[in-house]
Amino acid sequence: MTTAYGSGVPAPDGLPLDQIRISGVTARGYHGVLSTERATGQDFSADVVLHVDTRAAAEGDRLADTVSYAEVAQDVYDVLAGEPADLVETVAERIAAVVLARPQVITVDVSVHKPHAPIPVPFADVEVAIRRDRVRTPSVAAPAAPAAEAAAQPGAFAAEEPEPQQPAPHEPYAEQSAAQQFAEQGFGERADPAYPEQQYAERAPAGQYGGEKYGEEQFAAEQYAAAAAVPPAFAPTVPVFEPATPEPAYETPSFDPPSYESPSYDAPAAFEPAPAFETTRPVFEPAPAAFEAAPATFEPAAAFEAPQVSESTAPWAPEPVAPAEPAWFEQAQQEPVQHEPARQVPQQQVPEPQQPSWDDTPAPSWNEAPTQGAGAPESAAGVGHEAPHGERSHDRMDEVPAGWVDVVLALGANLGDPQATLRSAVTSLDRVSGLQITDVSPLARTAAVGGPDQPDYLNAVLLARTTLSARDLLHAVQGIEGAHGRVRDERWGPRTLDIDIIVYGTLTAVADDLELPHPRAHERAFVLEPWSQVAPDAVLPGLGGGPVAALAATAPDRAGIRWLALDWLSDADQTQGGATDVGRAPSMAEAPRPPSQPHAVAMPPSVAPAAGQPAPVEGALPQAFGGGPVPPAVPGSVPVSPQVLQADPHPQAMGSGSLGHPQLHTSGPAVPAPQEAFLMAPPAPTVAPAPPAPPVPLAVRETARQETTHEPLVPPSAPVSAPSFAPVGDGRQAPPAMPVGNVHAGGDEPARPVFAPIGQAPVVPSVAIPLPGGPMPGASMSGGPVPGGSMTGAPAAGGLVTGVPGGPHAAQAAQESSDLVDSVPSWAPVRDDGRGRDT
Ligand SMILES: Nc1ncnc2c1ncn2[C@@H]1O[C@H](COP(=O)(O)OP(=O)(O)OP(=O)(O)O)[C@@H](O)[C@H]1O
Ligand SMILES: Nc1nc2c(c(=O)[nH]1)N=C(CO)CN2
Repeated sequence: MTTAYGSGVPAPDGLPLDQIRISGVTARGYHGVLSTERATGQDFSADVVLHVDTRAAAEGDRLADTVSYAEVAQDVYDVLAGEPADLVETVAERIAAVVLARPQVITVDVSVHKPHAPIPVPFADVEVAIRRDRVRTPSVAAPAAPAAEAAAQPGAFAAEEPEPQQPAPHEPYAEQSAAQQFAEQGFGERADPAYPEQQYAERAPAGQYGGEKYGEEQFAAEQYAAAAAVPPAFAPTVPVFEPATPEPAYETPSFDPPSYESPSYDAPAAFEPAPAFETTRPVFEPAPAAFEAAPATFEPAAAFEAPQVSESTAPWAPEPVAPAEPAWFEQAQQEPVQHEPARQVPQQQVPEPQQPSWDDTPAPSWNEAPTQGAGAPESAAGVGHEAPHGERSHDRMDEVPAGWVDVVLALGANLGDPQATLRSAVTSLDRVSGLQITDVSPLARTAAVGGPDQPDYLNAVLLARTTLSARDLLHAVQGIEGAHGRVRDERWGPRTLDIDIIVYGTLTAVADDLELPHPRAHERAFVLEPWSQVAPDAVLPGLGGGPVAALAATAPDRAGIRWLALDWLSDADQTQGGATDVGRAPSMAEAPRPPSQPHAVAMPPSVAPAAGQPAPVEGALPQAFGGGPVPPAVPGSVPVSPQVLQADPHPQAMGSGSLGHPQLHTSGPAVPAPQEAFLMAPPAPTVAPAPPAPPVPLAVRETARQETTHEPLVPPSAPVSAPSFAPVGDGRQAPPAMPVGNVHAGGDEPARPVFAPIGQAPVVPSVAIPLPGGPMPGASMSGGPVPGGSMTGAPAAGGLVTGVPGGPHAAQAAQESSDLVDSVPSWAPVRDDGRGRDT
């Protein structure tokens, strides 16, 4: 038994995950190199340890919240008794694959025993023990066929196919298993004969699945049919796994110093020491959120557009629909490249998406499937290879859904004025007809991953919903990229704006121009971390998917997350005066911290406040975060996410490639490297757990879109407090500001949040924060009153403090509140009836 087997796997909080252990699953199998082994079979047994977090299941005492050991045991049995493999290693790998198909499983240990192995000396056992997780993924797909038939007919494999390596008609195992996975898991995905099967095989390394080895085996189509017919508990639920992360092939290009001007990111130094936060926030009853963690049976979360399989049309579409003209085209508008705060601009046609001008052969990625760029279809690499419009045949990407489809968009920028660009992009996206932004993540400053040496990025994730087809959505976002000066001249090169579609409903598909979910999202902390902040329970479907928070915690570039800013959409100081200094984003996490100091890291000297800068004031989380109160802070420290905590203690080494990590570029000396920051940090104070801080409803904004007027929750003249900081890590536990579930919840016709810039309409303070001593009158969330929150500096208990979620300068924010709302774009979801979502 290896040392790894059964040993603890740390969760993001540094403590070991829980374990579900199943041992001694035994079946007669036909694995082995010798023909006698194939002919007669022998007993194999397996032990598995599932590393999971069982708290939610225990709390609710619900099987659906955990992994069914019975189902896992059956799957293990099926692999043991199933398709013969030469190697015990292969059997173990398949078992790992089938177990990791369950998103709750963070890591799995598999031990396969072959006690009757043909060894001509006395021995007790042969055991192969492996550990696989979301980073070191299984290198094979689990077989899709159930073992029932094989088990019922001992020797069947040998009898039917004494030479298993003989070529046989290719049966796309991977396609089948992926399709079944989504079908059985409630993602609504089924094998779609209309869709090219190679879409899945494209991503398969040759000879691993979908190719020679599996294809040679006589796993006939009827066996798959039988598999599809068995109850979900016995049906393989196996995604097509990416091959194990190879050692990084990415070589650091030797570039001359970039000639572009790097955005300034060093403004953290301009702030008062960020207070530390009480980081232990209560774990709320998870609100329905987009791609909320699915139970073991993969029932679709309530927040999903319930996929209704239609045989005649796209299986993921809620209802059969006819192709329609892209609705977004009617309203999409070209934004100026240099970014004024969001304003109404004349409607223009979004320009045609730009074609990448670089070589179509994708550069080797540090974590890319080996076949990508090496004979695999180009789409697998996600590089733009769009066929000219008109040449492409209609496929699932063109299906227009009958209802709203939840989507997740990832934004990134590192040229020009990134923050202003991203804000402008939010405005532009929200103006796309058929696209509604429902929530906006905090803004993350991230080290560039891949590509040439380049400045840090600002990244954010938008939750939205759309009635556009996936391809129309792609064209819409590409148009907005182009309108913001996006030029594609180098893969993963610096850019003014990048907008990726991370997920589109439950659609899993690959086309020449679009792959969904985004093929690299699962390994990108710069996507996963902001996403998990705004949707703590989100689950990334598809290959390599899983709970977004967990993926973020293990993403190779996690150490490159430098800080998160909550109020980036509305911080006046960051939008006024032209060029934006994104470094002044007030919430920041600078350093990894040891697990023993999980809640705060002292601010390193390099981010000490500049003279004369007012201290940031705790306050409400901004709209993008739900407007919830920020826990009290401890002066002199900055919040750091658990992900950063979990970061490699030697983050600079991550770029070396020794661990298969991406290259992380750093830019500018103003922000210390994480390691330096950590070294400079004095001991973190002990922070008491914060009191329960349930969601606080957002007040209503009136927008140009909303003709309806209504009473604000609080008078505009009320004191304004500028929420500035929020714990990076704790934000994950904060309720999402606008869980997509809210959009869909509560009736046949869900409330339709609309984001629109303020400043185009009468001003209403956006956030009402109840102070200790009294719930906010008339406000409720989830049917109950909002308990008191806290706000440092709030003068009186029991009162209300209102705040435009603004910058770090509370006093200024109060003083300039009226200016703010005239000039600062800020978004708050409102319903169709013009009222706030929680009013
Ligand atoms: N899910 C997706 N979202 C956005 N573009 C996609 C997606 N899948 C495939 N593409 C294609 O990828 C092409 C290149 O996109 P882009 O220039 O944004 O790549 P990139 O951001 O440099 O790299 P990456 O794809 O790794 O994020 C686009 O032209 C588009 O056709
Ligand atoms: N930090 C960071 N790195 C990247 C990003 C990005 O948005 N952020 N986008 C890329 C291609 O989409 C490549 N690398």
